[in-house]
Amino acid sequence: MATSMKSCIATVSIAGDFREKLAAIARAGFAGIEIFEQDFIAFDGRPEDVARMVKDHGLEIMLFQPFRDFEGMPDTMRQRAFDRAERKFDLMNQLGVDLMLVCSNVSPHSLGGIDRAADDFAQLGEYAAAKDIRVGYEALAWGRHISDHRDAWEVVRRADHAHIGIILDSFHTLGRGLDPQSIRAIPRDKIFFVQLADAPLIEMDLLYWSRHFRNMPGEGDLPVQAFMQAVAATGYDGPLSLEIFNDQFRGGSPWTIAQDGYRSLVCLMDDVRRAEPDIALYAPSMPPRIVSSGIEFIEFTTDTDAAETLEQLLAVLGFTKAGQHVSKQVQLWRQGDINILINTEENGFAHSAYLMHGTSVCDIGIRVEDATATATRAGVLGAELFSQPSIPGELDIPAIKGVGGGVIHFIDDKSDLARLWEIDFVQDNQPANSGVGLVTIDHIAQTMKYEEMLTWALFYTSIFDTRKVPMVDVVDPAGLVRSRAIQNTDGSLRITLNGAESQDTLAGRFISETFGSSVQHIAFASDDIFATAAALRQNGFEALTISLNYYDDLGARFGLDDALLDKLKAAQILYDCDEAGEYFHVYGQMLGAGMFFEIVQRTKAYDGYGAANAPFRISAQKRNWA
Ligand SMILES: O=C(O)c1ccc(O)c(O)c1
Ligand SMILES: [Mg+2]
Repeated sequence: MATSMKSCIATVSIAGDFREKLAAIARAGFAGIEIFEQDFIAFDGRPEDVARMVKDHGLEIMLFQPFRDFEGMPDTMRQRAFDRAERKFDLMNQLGVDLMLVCSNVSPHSLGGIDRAADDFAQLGEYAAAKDIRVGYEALAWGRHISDHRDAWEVVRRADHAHIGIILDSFHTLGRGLDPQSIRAIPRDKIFFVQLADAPLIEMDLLYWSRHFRNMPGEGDLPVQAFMQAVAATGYDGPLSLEIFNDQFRGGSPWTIAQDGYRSLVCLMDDVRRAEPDIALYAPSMPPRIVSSGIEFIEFTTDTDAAETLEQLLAVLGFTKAGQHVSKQVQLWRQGDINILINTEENGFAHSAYLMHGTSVCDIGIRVEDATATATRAGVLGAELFSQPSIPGELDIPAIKGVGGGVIHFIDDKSDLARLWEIDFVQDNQPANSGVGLVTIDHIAQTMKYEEMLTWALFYTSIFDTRKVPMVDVVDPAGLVRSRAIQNTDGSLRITLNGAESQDTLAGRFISETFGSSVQHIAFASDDIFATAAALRQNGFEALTISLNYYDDLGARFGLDDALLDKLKAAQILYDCDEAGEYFHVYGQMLGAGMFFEIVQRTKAYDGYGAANAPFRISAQKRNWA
């Protein structure tokens, strides 16, 4: 029995040349690779060189694939198929890999018949045994005669040869909508290899979907966990391999994709173990997904001059300076349950972030039940732990690096962290101003390149007990921005991810001008947006001006009465509603490279983000912004 997870990834899943792929795969923590024949053919070196390179990276070649169009060939073509296979067996011996994947035949020449295919495999088993090789049969979802793992299993069962087994691939089973439960009946020693892939649910041709849109388990919509539970129930303890054909991944960063892969695999196995507690599984142990109750603080990094602008704005928004860090140049501003930190240190992480991105959010504090357990789970999932020297008496707050390079701290109630503001801060005695009625952080919006959205979503959903809301398209006059929210059940933690495809969109400009800063806007919640708007006006707040056409349309779309429309218009408040409730939101002016604040009020169970209003907000921002 294996004592550790045999984690594996196909070389096709990762961008780069062969060397870059291996380096990224090894660094991410995988034990082995599936070598795709194409990658070998493209590589300019002998099989022995490949074998040595793989070994030098501490990896093992666990599978050679694919061998195509083998079974069911008419008599005149049959011998040719065996000859081809033998040539590849010799190559495999040189590469030092003993398992070959044969995918089901797609050739128009091929003939059907379970017994004919079984005879071919029984014969192939003999050739393979002579060369110490085992062969696994995989049903491609678009195979000409065999396209279902149950039929592939029947072929393997009838072939009845020790060197012939089945290879299961979650995409082919789940992509065709087949119930994975039938896998439970396959004897474990006949499952030679397991490939895992997810995919977003999009109606399209199976082959095209498989070759271009697969993604890591948990990144798509297929029930990969149910598939893996069925595999685990057989007692299978062989390699678990990610075979991800994805256009974006092919052009992505080898290291990021490899790291996402490892994270998704470890997270999947953790989910499987929790769902099937009676099955012994070899996967790293870690605390369950972390339940968060929201954002405890948001920290800006800036310099002394720019800090003044930020402080003025916070004051206009109704915040009061409430404290000063005991040893660092960090100010605490507060309103309701919202804590904003302004860091003007001239060294340390915040300062490096300032030098890189300018005035920006460098740190987010997330409230959890157990901060240490959170850092442990994140660490097992491959996140980089973060710590910075603190002076005696100050708290050492568990933290990690987020995907974009910012820091995430974890605050809990069960330790001294509950007294963070008393211990690390000297409280200001000046009385709080009455504020404008902002009570909590409703959401933060992070911007990234479109290609990075899956990475970000996986990061949050694997660490925190959250779900992804379906993607929405936001039209910016300069291009499309995709937006997807990650949120927890009670809505206390909401992070929206905005993926920019073009540099000219507001989102695209923000990431290019800040060199990849991520938090583009912060939305504060009010319990009474009209009262808040009035108080803001008193403070000299300038709301983003929305077009009059917008309000005309609003009246038509929702049949709002004129009195409400007038109130919305007067305060430049945008409006949305659905069966669950209403959403009122108003925006401030843009700062520097395109950061802004939003103030929102949700009524009843409204759970969205006013996506329908985004194009009008963006147009207004573009008009208002030089
Ligand atoms: O798309 C293909 O042809 C292909 C080849 C080999 C596999 O293991 C697979 O799942 C798909
Ligand atoms: Mg496959």
